[in-house]
Amino acid sequence: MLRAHVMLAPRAAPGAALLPRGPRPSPRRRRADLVPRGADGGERRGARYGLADLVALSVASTVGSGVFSLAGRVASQEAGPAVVLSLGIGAMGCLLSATAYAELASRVVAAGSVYAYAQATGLGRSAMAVAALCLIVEYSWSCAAVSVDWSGKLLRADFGLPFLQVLDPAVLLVLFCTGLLINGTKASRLFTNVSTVAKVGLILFLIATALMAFDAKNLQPFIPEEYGISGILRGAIDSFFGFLGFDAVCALALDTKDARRVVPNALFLGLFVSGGLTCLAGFALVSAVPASRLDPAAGFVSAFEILGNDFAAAVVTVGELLVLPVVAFGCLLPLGRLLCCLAEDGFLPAPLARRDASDEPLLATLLGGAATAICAGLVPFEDLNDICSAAVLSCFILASVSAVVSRQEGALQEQLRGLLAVFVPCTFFCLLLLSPRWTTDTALAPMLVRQLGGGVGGRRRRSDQSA
Ligand SMILES: NC(=[NH2+])NCCC[C@H](N)C(=O)O
Repeated sequence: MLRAHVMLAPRAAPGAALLPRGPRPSPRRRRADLVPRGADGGERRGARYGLADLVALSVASTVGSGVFSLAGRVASQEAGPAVVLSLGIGAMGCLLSATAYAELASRVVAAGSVYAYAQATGLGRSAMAVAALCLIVEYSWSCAAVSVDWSGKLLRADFGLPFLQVLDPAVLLVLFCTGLLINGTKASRLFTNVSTVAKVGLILFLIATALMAFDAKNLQPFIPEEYGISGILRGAIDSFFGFLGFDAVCALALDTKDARRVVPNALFLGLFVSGGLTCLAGFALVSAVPASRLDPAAGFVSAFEILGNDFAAAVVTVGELLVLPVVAFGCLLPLGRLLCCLAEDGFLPAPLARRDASDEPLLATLLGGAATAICAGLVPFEDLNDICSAAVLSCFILASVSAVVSRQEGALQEQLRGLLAVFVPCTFFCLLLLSPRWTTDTALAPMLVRQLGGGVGGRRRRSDQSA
């Protein structure tokens, strides 16, 4: 049985006017909180996360391939020095979605992110199910994608570790993250904060080193003729993935002190830090060497090799391997909380709602970690990446729809809810069925079967693909 997890806004009287009569409500008026039922609308006892922790988590789960892979690839293949504009547009797109998340996070204190927002605004069970599915895919598959990417880099660095011939590093990384989560908030918070500081330090190092080789000639022409505006826009689409992950903080609302104020602030602050660092890194990269000479697969490493700075190239190679695991961790952290929330609402078996003595969703975390490890071990990088991006976009759209619905009142809100309750799931399933992924030979089910038979050979091929 579905148990309502949040209190829904009051329903309008039947036959009420489409728009409320009388003076229009002031847009500046503070909107009512949507209160989770049974949790008196606030955080849990012993809420442990503060603004600094959430900003660290946001930066931890967002900054990654945008700096280390995408900036170089977009600069060398799509936009030249105008990669800065591509990155800026990608960041702007995420910032717009972040406003919807922030508005909802200031009214709903729940662990389910978009799922809880769809529920609180009364979009109905089908829209909630779509939101839950997209979030599970987003968290789990993006963790798997980041782990597979990291594993490819580790295998290429070839440290001569014999056990990596037998055990898939991507699976090991997911299991490591799951272990950390099971260990409790203290270990997770320490790992996130230390890794974030190290990551920011590494990025500042590579920005400073690249800027020391600044040459204005490298920025001319700023928009190469062969790429033009369309290249910049293509680059913006590609760099979008580099800014995803900022919404992880929404899943920690119940664990946060003064969540209605802190979570929205963390969303914006985290995105400003991540977006600022990524755009600055893109600028430093193309101002240090001509974009056309960059190796699309090796970004900063190739730039430092061209400059003859082998020390900086080695620091980036090793540093990247050390700081990327926290991106995978940041994707996995919200998954257990979401599964637990779904179990509380009756969408998943009740035992998954159980929490341990320190209030952590132990079983849900274990299940999420195990399923993600299987994905990381079996599914090719391209499939993970594409499906994950589609899921994230669906979540962004749902967050925006929820924000718009939550602003309406009375009969108009009712009508919008009714319309969207049908429209959202229908559109989602039409898109899913029409997706070429299900109709070509790369369809998911046969591909999983192929991979199951592929063994270690398949793993090696995947690592090469992620290069
Ligand atoms: N929740 C997510 N979609 N996480 C994916 C984060 C990926 C991260 N922005 C990176 O560039 O590596």
